[in-house]
Amino acid sequence: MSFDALLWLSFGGPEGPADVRPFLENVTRGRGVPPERLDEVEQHYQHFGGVSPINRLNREAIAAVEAELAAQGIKLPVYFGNRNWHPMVEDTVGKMAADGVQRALVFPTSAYGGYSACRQYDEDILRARAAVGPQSPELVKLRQFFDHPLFIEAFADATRTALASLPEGARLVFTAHSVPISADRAAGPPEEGGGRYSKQVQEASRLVAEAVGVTEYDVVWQSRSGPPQVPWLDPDIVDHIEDLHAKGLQAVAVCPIGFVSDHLEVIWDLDNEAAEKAAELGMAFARGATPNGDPRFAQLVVELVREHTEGAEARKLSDFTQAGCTVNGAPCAVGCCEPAKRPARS
Ligand SMILES: CC1=C(CCC(=O)O)c2cc3nc(cc4[nH]c(cc5[nH]c(cc1n2)c(C)c5CCC(=O)O)c(CCC(=O)O)c4C)C(CCC(=O)O)=C3C
Ligand SMILES: [Fe+2]
Repeated sequence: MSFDALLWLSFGGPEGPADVRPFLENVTRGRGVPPERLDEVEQHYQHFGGVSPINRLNREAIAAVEAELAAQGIKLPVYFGNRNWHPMVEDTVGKMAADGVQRALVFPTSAYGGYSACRQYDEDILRARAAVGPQSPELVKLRQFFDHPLFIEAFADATRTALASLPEGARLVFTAHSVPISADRAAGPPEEGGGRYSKQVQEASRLVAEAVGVTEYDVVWQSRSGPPQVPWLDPDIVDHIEDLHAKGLQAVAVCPIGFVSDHLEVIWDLDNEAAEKAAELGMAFARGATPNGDPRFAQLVVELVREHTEGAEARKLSDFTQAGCTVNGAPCAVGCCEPAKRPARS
């Protein structure tokens, strides 16, 4: 099939102190996140001058993908749009329509399934197309890539580097963004009792551990939000570091398997909070790099593109069914990556 553009679809982040609150309001509208949590997260952003690194990292990744496309002789202009901050995806899709784009591939900056990691990007596509109207290009979202060999190899190298910087006997700990347990359950597939997101995180972690030759490791969660009475995936990374210390471990290597770039949850929750906890306990700590800066990340994106433009083989290392690829924001399947049913709020 022929496509005339690639849309890079991401989360978005503030680019100055005055952006932080309106950005957070965009993220949490209608999601029942308590104001105390928002105040706390606002402080994390203000700690970095109100600037999230995410937009810069996305622009760098796009430049690398443009170079890789050119190197492989593929003519495909790349557009950039976000869910929660400028450039907003509605505006970007409007610009694509004005430029005459009729059919585009969409790369979402998340490797996993689940509501927050997959379906919400479909909702972004739906919203943007509705805002632009009949002139909107057809938008074909690329598949989930948590088990792609290039993704796994980039993390494996980063993990080797982190482990090599630590004394012998360091514990390897994988971490991903927590989600409500109800959301993970609703992530399908229904016939397998749900858990698509957490199972994929487990599988990607297993593949990376296998690649680096580590047999004992943990998979934990971070950055939980929402009201305290709602259960989220746990244990939390900071609590887990305390547990490891109590068990006598003296060093920890953290692989941020749930994230493609060093955005705020990585530089705050890991490089500040988790690292500080380890320091306080006298443990050595190293956080592995995310794939965004690795040349294999751009190669991965171009390979996913070629699956569509040339019918290239869809390389994957797990037995999980391939999912996430949909047209015009349609869900992958019934019962796939559904939002959790939210309890009525008072
Ligand atoms: C699974 C997942 C990913 C990974 C998949 C993917 O990458 O898409 C992810 C990524 C990200 N999350 C981000 C930021 C935020 N997430 C929040 C809140 C939430 N995240 C959730 C889940 C996820 N989030 C959930 C279930 C909530 C509760 C509210 C709700 O039900 O939706 C909040 C509100 C404040 C708070 O409570 O934390 C913020 C500010 C940023 C940008 C960081 C930057 O600026 O650099 C990125 C990349
Ligand atoms: Fe988030």
